[in-house]
Amino acid sequence: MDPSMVEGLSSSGMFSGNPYFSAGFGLIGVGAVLAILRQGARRAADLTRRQILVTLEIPSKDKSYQWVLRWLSQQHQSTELISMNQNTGMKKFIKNATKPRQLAVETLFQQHDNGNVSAEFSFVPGPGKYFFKFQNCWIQADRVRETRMLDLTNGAPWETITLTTLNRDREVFQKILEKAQNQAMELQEGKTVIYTSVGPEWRPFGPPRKKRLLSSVVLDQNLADMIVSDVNGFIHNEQWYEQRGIPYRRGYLLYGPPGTGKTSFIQALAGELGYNICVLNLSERGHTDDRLNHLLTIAPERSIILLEDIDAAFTKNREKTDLSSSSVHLSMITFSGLLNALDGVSSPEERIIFMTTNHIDRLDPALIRPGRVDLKVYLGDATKYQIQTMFNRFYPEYPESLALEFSELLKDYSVSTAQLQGHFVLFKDSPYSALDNIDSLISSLPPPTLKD
Ligand SMILES: Nc1ncnc2c1ncn2[C@@H]1O[C@H](COP(=O)(O)OP(=O)(O)OP(=O)(O)O)[C@@H](O)[C@H]1O
Repeated sequence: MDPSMVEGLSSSGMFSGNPYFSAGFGLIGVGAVLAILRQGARRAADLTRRQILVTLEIPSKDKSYQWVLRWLSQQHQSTELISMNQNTGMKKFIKNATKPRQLAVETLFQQHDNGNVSAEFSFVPGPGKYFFKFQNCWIQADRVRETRMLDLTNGAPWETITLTTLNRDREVFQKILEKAQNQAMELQEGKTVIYTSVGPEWRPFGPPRKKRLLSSVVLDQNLADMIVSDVNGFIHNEQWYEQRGIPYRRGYLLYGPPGTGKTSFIQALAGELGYNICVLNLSERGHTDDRLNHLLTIAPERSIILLEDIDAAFTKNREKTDLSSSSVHLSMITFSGLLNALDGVSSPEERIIFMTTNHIDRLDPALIRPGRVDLKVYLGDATKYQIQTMFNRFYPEYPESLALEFSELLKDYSVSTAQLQGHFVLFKDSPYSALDNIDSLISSLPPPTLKD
Protein backbone atom coordinates (compact mmCIF):
# COMPACT_ATOMS: atom_id res chain seq x y z
CA MET A 1 0.00 0.00 0.00
CA ASP A 2 1.18 3.52 -0.68
CA PRO A 3 1.89 4.96 2.74
CA SER A 4 0.13 8.21 1.85
CA MET A 5 -3.10 6.21 1.89
CA VAL A 6 -2.86 5.82 5.61
CA GLU A 7 -2.66 9.55 6.01
CA GLY A 8 -5.21 10.28 3.30
CA LEU A 9 -7.83 8.07 4.84
CA SER A 10 -7.09 8.99 8.35
CA SER A 11 -8.29 12.54 7.83
CA SER A 12 -11.33 13.86 6.05
CA GLY A 13 -9.08 15.67 3.58
CA MET A 14 -10.33 13.55 0.69
CA PHE A 15 -13.70 15.27 0.88
CA SER A 16 -13.26 18.71 2.35
CA GLY A 17 -12.51 21.59 -0.01
CA ASN A 18 -13.83 19.71 -3.06
CA PRO A 19 -15.23 22.34 -5.53
CA TYR A 20 -17.99 19.95 -6.67
CA PHE A 21 -19.72 20.27 -3.32
CA SER A 22 -19.62 24.03 -3.17
CA ALA A 23 -21.54 24.91 -6.40
CA GLY A 24 -25.24 25.36 -7.36
CA PHE A 25 -27.13 25.57 -4.08
CA GLY A 26 -27.55 29.39 -3.88
CA LEU A 27 -31.38 29.38 -3.53
CA ILE A 28 -31.76 27.12 -0.54
CA GLY A 29 -28.89 28.51 1.49
CA VAL A 30 -25.47 27.51 0.29
CA GLY A 31 -24.00 27.58 3.79
CA ALA A 32 -26.56 25.17 5.22
CA VAL A 33 -26.26 22.75 2.33
CA LEU A 34 -22.52 22.83 2.47
CA ALA A 35 -22.57 22.14 6.17
CA ILE A 36 -24.83 19.13 5.68
CA LEU A 37 -22.73 17.83 2.85
CA ARG A 38 -19.51 18.28 4.78
CA GLN A 39 -20.98 16.53 7.75
CA GLY A 40 -22.07 13.65 5.56
CA ALA A 41 -18.72 13.53 3.91
CA ARG A 42 -16.96 13.51 7.26
CA ARG A 43 -19.16 10.66 8.46
CA ALA A 44 -18.47 8.71 5.30
CA ALA A 45 -14.76 9.30 5.71
CA ASP A 46 -14.93 8.29 9.35
CA LEU A 47 -16.78 5.13 8.45
CA THR A 48 -14.29 4.29 5.72
CA ARG A 49 -11.44 4.96 8.06
CA ARG A 50 -12.89 2.76 10.76
CA GLN A 51 -13.39 -0.07 8.33
CA ILE A 52 -10.02 0.18 6.65
CA LEU A 53 -7.74 1.45 9.35
CA VAL A 54 -7.00 0.36 12.83
CA THR A 55 -5.30 2.47 15.45
CA LEU A 56 -3.56 1.79 18.70
CA GLU A 57 -3.30 4.59 21.22
CA ILE A 58 -0.54 4.42 23.81
CA PRO A 59 -0.88 7.04 26.55
CA SER A 60 2.22 8.31 28.34
CA LYS A 61 0.89 6.86 31.58
CA ASP A 62 1.22 3.34 30.22
CA LYS A 63 4.40 1.40 30.95
CA SER A 64 4.87 0.58 27.29
CA TYR A 65 5.01 4.25 26.27
CA GLN A 66 8.74 4.69 26.92
CA TRP A 67 9.52 1.31 25.37
CA VAL A 68 7.65 2.16 22.18
CA LEU A 69 9.18 5.63 22.01
CA ARG A 70 12.69 4.22 22.16
CA TRP A 71 11.87 1.49 19.70
CA LEU A 72 10.40 4.04 17.28
CA SER A 73 13.55 6.14 17.40
CA GLN A 74 15.42 3.20 15.92
CA GLN A 75 12.87 2.58 13.21
CA HIS A 76 13.40 6.04 11.79
CA GLN A 77 17.05 5.52 11.42
CA SER A 78 16.81 2.43 9.32
CA THR A 79 13.65 2.67 7.25
CA GLU A 80 12.08 4.79 4.61
CA LEU A 81 10.47 7.79 6.11
CA ILE A 82 7.70 10.08 5.12
CA SER A 83 7.49 13.39 6.84
CA MET A 84 4.55 15.72 6.74
CA ASN A 85 4.79 19.47 7.00
CA GLN A 86 2.42 20.38 9.83
CA ASN A 87 1.53 23.76 8.28
CA THR A 88 0.94 22.86 4.66
CA GLY A 89 -0.09 19.25 5.07
CA MET A 90 2.35 18.41 2.27
CA LYS A 91 3.84 14.98 2.43
CA LYS A 92 7.41 14.33 1.48
CA PHE A 93 8.80 10.95 0.70
CA ILE A 94 12.34 10.48 1.85
CA LYS A 95 14.00 7.27 0.80
CA ASN A 96 16.46 5.67 3.13
CA ALA A 97 16.41 8.56 5.52
CA THR A 98 19.10 8.20 8.09
CA LYS A 99 17.88 10.71 10.61
CA PRO A 100 14.45 11.55 11.95
CA ARG A 101 13.46 15.12 11.19
CA GLN A 102 11.88 15.97 14.51
CA LEU A 103 13.87 14.90 17.50
CA ALA A 104 13.41 15.29 21.18
CA VAL A 105 16.18 14.77 23.64
CA GLU A 106 15.80 12.61 26.72
CA THR A 107 18.37 13.12 29.41
CA LEU A 108 18.98 10.37 31.89
CA PHE A 109 21.07 10.94 34.97
CA GLN A 110 23.18 8.14 36.27
CA GLN A 111 24.71 7.99 39.69
CA HIS A 112 27.93 6.02 39.85
CA ASP A 113 29.20 4.00 42.77
CA ASN A 114 31.74 6.69 43.56
CA GLY A 115 28.89 9.18 43.99
CA ASN A 116 29.49 11.03 40.69
CA VAL A 117 26.48 11.76 38.56
CA SER A 118 26.74 11.75 34.79
CA ALA A 119 24.17 12.52 32.14
CA GLU A 120 23.35 10.41 29.13
CA PHE A 121 21.46 11.90 26.20
CA SER A 122 19.33 9.93 23.85
CA PHE A 123 17.21 11.08 20.95
CA VAL A 124 13.65 9.99 20.55
CA PRO A 125 11.09 11.05 17.95
CA GLY A 126 9.63 14.45 18.79
CA PRO A 127 5.95 15.30 18.54
CA GLY A 128 4.64 14.90 15.01
CA LYS A 129 3.69 12.28 12.46
CA TYR A 130 6.05 9.72 11.01
CA PHE A 131 5.72 6.73 8.81
CA PHE A 132 7.72 3.61 9.04
CA LYS A 133 7.60 0.18 7.54
CA PHE A 134 7.43 -2.81 9.82
CA GLN A 135 7.16 -6.34 8.44
CA ASN A 136 5.91 -5.02 5.11
CA CYS A 137 3.20 -2.86 6.68
CA TRP A 138 3.22 0.88 6.54
CA ILE A 139 2.44 2.39 9.88
CA GLN A 140 1.85 5.95 10.88
CA ALA A 141 3.13 6.99 14.28
CA ASP A 142 1.69 10.17 15.67
CA ARG A 143 3.23 11.52 18.85
CA VAL A 144 0.99 14.19 20.34
CA ARG A 145 1.76 16.35 23.33
CA GLU A 146 -1.23 17.99 24.94
CA THR A 147 0.06 21.35 26.05
CA ARG A 148 -3.12 22.19 27.91
CA MET A 149 -3.51 18.87 29.64
CA LEU A 150 -1.15 17.89 32.40
CA ASP A 151 -0.73 14.53 33.99
CA LEU A 152 -1.77 15.61 37.47
CA THR A 153 0.23 12.83 39.06
CA ASN A 154 3.59 14.23 38.00
CA GLY A 155 2.94 17.57 36.29
CA ALA A 156 4.26 16.33 32.94
CA PRO A 157 2.37 17.16 29.74
CA TRP A 158 -0.05 14.46 28.74
CA GLU A 159 1.18 12.59 25.70
CA THR A 160 0.05 9.84 23.41
CA ILE A 161 1.53 7.88 20.57
CA THR A 162 -1.05 6.66 18.10
CA LEU A 163 -0.10 3.96 15.64
CA THR A 164 -2.32 3.60 12.59
CA THR A 165 -2.26 0.93 9.96
CA LEU A 166 -4.55 -1.03 7.70
CA ASN A 167 -7.09 -3.17 9.48
CA ARG A 168 -5.77 -6.34 7.88
CA ASP A 169 -2.33 -5.67 9.44
CA ARG A 170 -3.57 -5.17 12.99
CA GLU A 171 -1.47 -8.06 14.39
CA VAL A 172 1.63 -5.94 13.87
CA PHE A 173 0.68 -3.89 16.93
CA GLN A 174 1.12 -6.90 19.16
CA LYS A 175 4.48 -7.60 17.53
CA ILE A 176 5.62 -3.99 17.87
CA LEU A 177 4.73 -3.98 21.56
CA GLU A 178 6.58 -7.25 22.07
CA LYS A 179 9.64 -5.98 20.20
CA ALA A 180 9.67 -2.73 22.15
CA GLN A 181 9.29 -4.62 25.43
CA ASN A 182 11.99 -7.15 24.56
CA GLN A 183 14.36 -4.37 23.62
CA ALA A 184 13.70 -2.66 26.96
CA MET A 185 14.18 -5.95 28.81
CA GLU A 186 17.46 -6.66 26.98
CA LEU A 187 18.74 -3.30 28.15
CA GLN A 188 17.99 -4.38 31.71
CA GLU A 189 19.39 -7.88 31.37
CA GLY A 190 22.12 -8.41 33.90
CA LYS A 191 21.54 -4.95 35.29
CA THR A 192 19.88 -3.36 38.26
CA VAL A 193 17.20 -0.75 37.69
CA ILE A 194 17.05 1.96 40.31
CA TYR A 195 13.59 3.46 40.64
CA THR A 196 12.74 6.68 42.40
CA SER A 197 9.31 7.97 43.15
CA VAL A 198 7.94 10.71 40.93
CA GLY A 199 4.64 11.82 42.38
CA PRO A 200 2.66 8.67 43.07
CA GLU A 201 4.59 6.44 40.67
CA TRP A 202 7.95 4.75 40.34
CA ARG A 203 10.22 5.85 37.50
CA PRO A 204 13.64 4.47 36.57
CA PHE A 205 16.43 6.78 37.71
CA GLY A 206 18.96 6.76 34.91
CA PRO A 207 19.66 3.78 32.71
CA PRO A 208 19.90 0.34 34.31
CA ARG A 209 23.20 -0.10 36.15
CA LYS A 210 25.63 -2.92 35.79
CA LYS A 211 25.02 -5.38 38.60
CA ARG A 212 27.41 -4.93 41.47
CA LEU A 213 29.07 -8.17 42.49
CA LEU A 214 28.50 -9.28 46.05
CA SER A 215 32.18 -10.10 46.37
CA SER A 216 33.03 -6.46 45.66
CA VAL A 217 31.49 -5.43 48.96
CA VAL A 218 33.63 -6.66 51.79
CA LEU A 219 31.70 -7.07 55.02
CA ASP A 220 32.98 -8.70 58.17
CA GLN A 221 33.35 -12.46 58.08
CA ASN A 222 30.14 -14.37 57.22
CA LEU A 223 27.98 -11.27 57.53
CA ALA A 224 27.12 -11.04 53.83
CA ASP A 225 26.32 -14.77 53.68
CA MET A 226 24.08 -14.46 56.70
CA ILE A 227 22.03 -11.61 55.17
CA VAL A 228 21.84 -13.26 51.75
CA SER A 229 20.63 -16.53 53.21
CA ASP A 230 18.06 -14.72 55.34
CA VAL A 231 16.66 -12.91 52.30
CA ASN A 232 16.67 -16.11 50.26
CA GLY A 233 14.90 -17.91 53.09
CA PHE A 234 12.22 -15.24 52.98
CA ILE A 235 11.81 -15.22 49.21
CA HIS A 236 11.44 -18.97 48.96
CA ASN A 237 8.99 -19.43 51.80
CA GLU A 238 5.86 -17.67 50.70
CA GLN A 239 3.67 -20.60 51.73
CA TRP A 240 5.04 -20.57 55.25
CA TYR A 241 3.86 -16.99 55.68
CA GLU A 242 0.55 -17.71 53.99
CA GLN A 243 -0.24 -20.73 56.15
CA ARG A 244 0.41 -18.79 59.33
CA GLY A 245 -1.41 -15.67 58.20
CA ILE A 246 1.71 -13.57 58.56
CA PRO A 247 2.11 -10.64 56.14
CA TYR A 248 4.61 -11.68 53.52
CA ARG A 249 7.13 -8.98 54.22
CA ARG A 250 10.54 -8.69 55.79
CA GLY A 251 12.33 -5.61 57.02
CA TYR A 252 16.07 -5.10 57.39
CA LEU A 253 18.04 -2.34 59.03
CA LEU A 254 21.68 -1.77 58.17
CA TYR A 255 23.20 0.67 60.60
CA GLY A 256 26.63 2.00 61.35
CA PRO A 257 29.04 4.83 60.53
CA PRO A 258 29.22 6.40 57.07
CA GLY A 259 31.14 4.62 54.33
CA THR A 260 30.86 1.12 55.68
CA GLY A 261 29.10 -0.30 52.65
CA LYS A 262 25.42 -0.19 53.61
CA THR A 263 24.16 1.16 50.30
CA SER A 264 26.73 -0.75 48.28
CA PHE A 265 25.74 -4.00 49.92
CA ILE A 266 22.04 -3.47 49.15
CA GLN A 267 22.93 -2.82 45.52
CA ALA A 268 25.05 -5.95 45.36
CA LEU A 269 22.32 -7.96 47.07
CA ALA A 270 19.78 -6.75 44.51
CA GLY A 271 22.18 -7.83 41.75
CA GLU A 272 22.67 -11.22 43.35
CA LEU A 273 18.92 -11.81 43.63
CA GLY A 274 18.11 -10.32 40.22
CA TYR A 275 16.01 -7.65 41.92
CA ASN A 276 15.67 -3.93 41.26
CA ILE A 277 15.75 -1.19 43.88
CA CYS A 278 13.07 1.39 44.66
CA VAL A 279 14.64 4.26 46.56
CA LEU A 280 12.19 6.21 48.65
CA ASN A 281 13.11 9.57 50.08
CA LEU A 282 10.69 10.17 52.93
CA SER A 283 11.60 13.83 53.16
CA GLU A 284 10.59 14.50 49.59
CA ARG A 285 8.26 17.36 48.87
CA GLY A 286 4.64 16.40 48.37
CA HIS A 287 4.71 12.99 50.02
CA THR A 288 1.67 12.15 52.12
CA ASP A 289 0.67 9.09 54.12
CA ASP A 290 -1.65 7.96 51.35
CA ARG A 291 0.98 8.37 48.70
CA LEU A 292 3.54 6.47 50.75
CA ASN A 293 1.11 3.63 51.23
CA HIS A 294 0.28 3.67 47.53
CA LEU A 295 3.96 3.67 46.50
CA LEU A 296 4.77 0.72 48.71
CA THR A 297 1.76 -1.14 47.37
CA ILE A 298 2.57 -0.60 43.70
CA ALA A 299 6.36 -1.05 43.89
CA PRO A 300 7.51 -3.02 40.82
CA GLU A 301 7.71 -6.78 41.29
CA ARG A 302 11.02 -8.20 42.36
CA SER A 303 12.30 -5.03 43.88
CA ILE A 304 13.86 -4.04 47.16
CA ILE A 305 12.41 -0.94 48.76
CA LEU A 306 15.18 1.19 50.19
CA LEU A 307 14.60 3.87 52.80
CA GLU A 308 17.96 5.54 53.23
CA ASP A 309 19.00 7.56 56.25
CA ILE A 310 15.72 6.82 57.95
CA ASP A 311 16.80 8.88 60.98
CA ALA A 312 16.65 11.99 58.80
CA ALA A 313 12.89 11.70 58.49
CA PHE A 314 11.77 10.85 62.03
CA THR A 315 13.49 10.79 65.38
CA LYS A 316 12.69 9.12 68.68
CA ASN A 317 10.06 11.63 69.72
CA ARG A 318 8.21 10.88 66.51
CA GLU A 319 8.62 14.44 65.31
CA LYS A 320 10.05 15.17 61.94
CA THR A 321 13.71 16.03 62.31
CA ASP A 322 14.54 19.67 62.23
CA LEU A 323 16.92 19.62 59.34
CA SER A 324 17.60 22.88 57.64
CA SER A 325 16.63 21.36 54.31
CA SER A 326 13.32 22.91 53.39
CA SER A 327 12.17 19.75 51.65
CA VAL A 328 11.87 18.03 55.02
CA HIS A 329 9.06 20.33 55.94
CA LEU A 330 7.26 19.81 52.67
CA SER A 331 6.77 16.11 53.21
CA MET A 332 3.52 15.49 55.03
CA ILE A 333 4.19 11.94 56.09
CA THR A 334 3.26 11.31 59.70
CA PHE A 335 5.00 8.79 61.88
CA SER A 336 1.89 6.65 62.18
CA GLY A 337 1.46 6.88 58.39
CA LEU A 338 4.97 5.52 57.99
CA LEU A 339 4.30 2.66 60.41
CA ASN A 340 1.05 1.77 58.64
CA ALA A 341 2.75 1.77 55.27
CA LEU A 342 5.55 -0.41 56.59
CA ASP A 343 3.10 -2.86 58.07
CA GLY A 344 1.94 -3.31 54.52
CA VAL A 345 -1.71 -3.78 55.29
CA SER A 346 -2.69 -3.40 51.67
CA SER A 347 0.26 -5.01 49.96
CA PRO A 348 -0.60 -8.13 47.98
CA GLU A 349 3.02 -8.86 47.07
CA GLU A 350 6.09 -9.99 48.90
CA ARG A 351 7.85 -6.98 50.25
CA ILE A 352 11.50 -6.58 51.14
CA ILE A 353 12.32 -3.32 52.83
CA PHE A 354 15.81 -2.17 53.67
CA MET A 355 16.44 0.85 55.86
CA THR A 356 19.80 2.41 56.54
CA THR A 357 20.93 4.80 59.23
CA ASN A 358 24.09 6.16 60.75
CA HIS A 359 22.25 6.74 64.06
CA ILE A 360 20.22 3.79 65.29
CA ASP A 361 20.02 5.48 68.71
CA ARG A 362 17.92 8.25 67.19
CA LEU A 363 15.25 5.92 65.87
CA ASP A 364 11.93 5.43 67.58
CA PRO A 365 11.75 1.86 68.92
CA ALA A 366 8.32 1.45 67.32
CA LEU A 367 9.90 1.88 63.91
CA ILE A 368 12.41 -0.90 64.34
CA ARG A 369 10.46 -3.38 66.41
CA PRO A 370 10.31 -6.98 65.12
CA GLY A 371 7.72 -7.23 62.39
CA ARG A 372 8.82 -3.92 60.97
CA VAL A 373 12.53 -4.60 61.15
CA ASP A 374 13.21 -8.31 61.40
CA LEU A 375 16.97 -8.24 61.06
CA LYS A 376 19.26 -5.49 62.27
CA VAL A 377 22.83 -5.65 61.09
CA TYR A 378 25.64 -3.43 62.28
CA LEU A 379 28.21 -2.51 59.65
CA GLY A 380 31.06 -0.93 61.53
CA ASP A 381 34.52 0.33 60.76
CA ALA A 382 36.80 -2.08 58.97
CA THR A 383 37.90 -5.13 60.94
CA LYS A 384 41.26 -6.80 60.47
CA TYR A 385 39.53 -9.35 58.24
CA GLN A 386 38.01 -6.63 56.05
CA ILE A 387 41.27 -4.68 55.77
CA GLN A 388 43.15 -7.77 54.64
CA THR A 389 40.42 -8.93 52.28
CA MET A 390 40.16 -5.53 50.65
CA PHE A 391 43.93 -5.30 50.32
CA ASN A 392 44.07 -8.70 48.63
CA ARG A 393 41.21 -7.78 46.32
CA PHE A 394 43.04 -4.67 45.16
CA TYR A 395 46.43 -6.39 44.83
CA PRO A 396 45.61 -10.03 44.02
CA GLU A 397 49.02 -10.75 42.51
CA TYR A 398 51.03 -9.92 45.59
CA PRO A 399 51.95 -11.93 48.71
CA GLU A 400 49.31 -11.97 51.43
CA SER A 401 51.94 -11.01 53.97
CA LEU A 402 51.65 -7.43 52.66
CA ALA A 403 47.97 -7.38 53.58
CA LEU A 404 48.84 -8.65 57.03
CA GLU A 405 51.46 -5.94 57.47
CA PHE A 406 49.03 -3.27 56.28
CA SER A 407 46.30 -4.35 58.70
CA GLU A 408 48.79 -4.45 61.58
CA LEU A 409 49.72 -0.82 60.98
CA LEU A 410 46.04 0.13 61.22
CA LYS A 411 45.15 -2.02 64.18
CA ASP A 412 44.66 0.87 66.60
CA TYR A 413 42.64 3.02 64.25
CA SER A 414 39.03 3.30 63.22
CA VAL A 415 38.98 3.31 59.47
CA SER A 416 35.95 2.89 57.24
CA THR A 417 35.96 0.61 54.24
CA ALA A 418 35.25 3.66 52.08
CA GLN A 419 38.44 5.30 53.37
CA LEU A 420 40.39 2.13 52.65
CA GLN A 421 38.99 2.03 49.15
CA GLY A 422 40.03 5.66 48.65
CA HIS A 423 43.59 4.85 49.71
CA PHE A 424 43.88 1.78 47.49
CA VAL A 425 42.51 3.68 44.51
CA LEU A 426 45.16 6.35 45.09
CA PHE A 427 47.92 3.75 44.98
CA LYS A 428 46.22 1.31 42.68
CA ASP A 429 49.39 0.34 40.84
CA SER A 430 51.47 -0.74 43.79
CA PRO A 431 50.73 -2.29 47.18
CA TYR A 432 54.17 -1.13 48.26
CA SER A 433 53.17 2.48 47.66
CA ALA A 434 49.95 1.86 49.60
CA LEU A 435 52.09 0.59 52.49
CA ASP A 436 54.75 3.31 52.22
CA ASN A 437 52.09 6.00 52.22
CA ILE A 438 49.93 4.61 54.98
CA ASP A 439 50.71 7.69 57.07
CA SER A 440 48.67 9.83 54.71
CA LEU A 441 45.69 7.60 55.45
CA ILE A 442 46.38 7.54 59.18
CA SER A 443 46.62 11.31 59.34
CA SER A 444 43.03 11.55 58.12
CA LEU A 445 41.72 9.20 60.84
CA PRO A 446 40.62 10.00 64.38
CA PRO A 447 43.27 9.43 67.08
CA PRO A 448 43.84 5.74 67.90
CA THR A 449 41.58 3.96 70.32
CA LEU A 450 42.36 0.78 72.18
CA LYS A 451 40.92 -2.24 70.37
CA ASP A 452 40.60 -5.83 71.45
N1 LIG B 1 32.46 -2.82 52.83
C1 LIG B 1 32.79 -2.27 51.67
N2 LIG B 1 33.31 -3.01 50.68
C2 LIG B 1 33.66 -2.45 49.50
N3 LIG B 1 33.50 -1.14 49.23
C3 LIG B 1 32.98 -0.36 50.18
C4 LIG B 1 32.62 -0.90 51.44
N4 LIG B 1 32.14 0.12 52.19
C5 LIG B 1 32.18 1.22 51.44
N5 LIG B 1 32.69 0.95 50.23
C6 LIG B 1 32.88 1.91 49.13
O1 LIG B 1 32.76 3.20 49.69
C7 LIG B 1 31.83 4.02 48.97
C8 LIG B 1 30.67 4.43 49.87
O2 LIG B 1 29.99 3.26 50.32
P1 LIG B 1 28.47 3.24 50.71
O3 LIG B 1 27.75 4.40 50.12
O4 LIG B 1 27.95 1.90 50.41
O5 LIG B 1 28.55 3.45 52.26
P2 LIG B 1 27.34 3.67 53.28
O6 LIG B 1 27.64 2.83 54.48
O7 LIG B 1 26.04 3.45 52.62
O8 LIG B 1 27.54 5.20 53.64
P3 LIG B 1 26.47 6.21 54.29
O9 LIG B 1 26.12 5.72 55.64
O10 LIG B 1 27.22 7.51 54.31
O11 LIG B 1 25.30 6.24 53.35
C9 LIG B 1 31.41 3.19 47.78
O12 LIG B 1 32.19 3.60 46.68
C10 LIG B 1 31.77 1.76 48.14
O13 LIG B 1 32.20 1.06 47.00
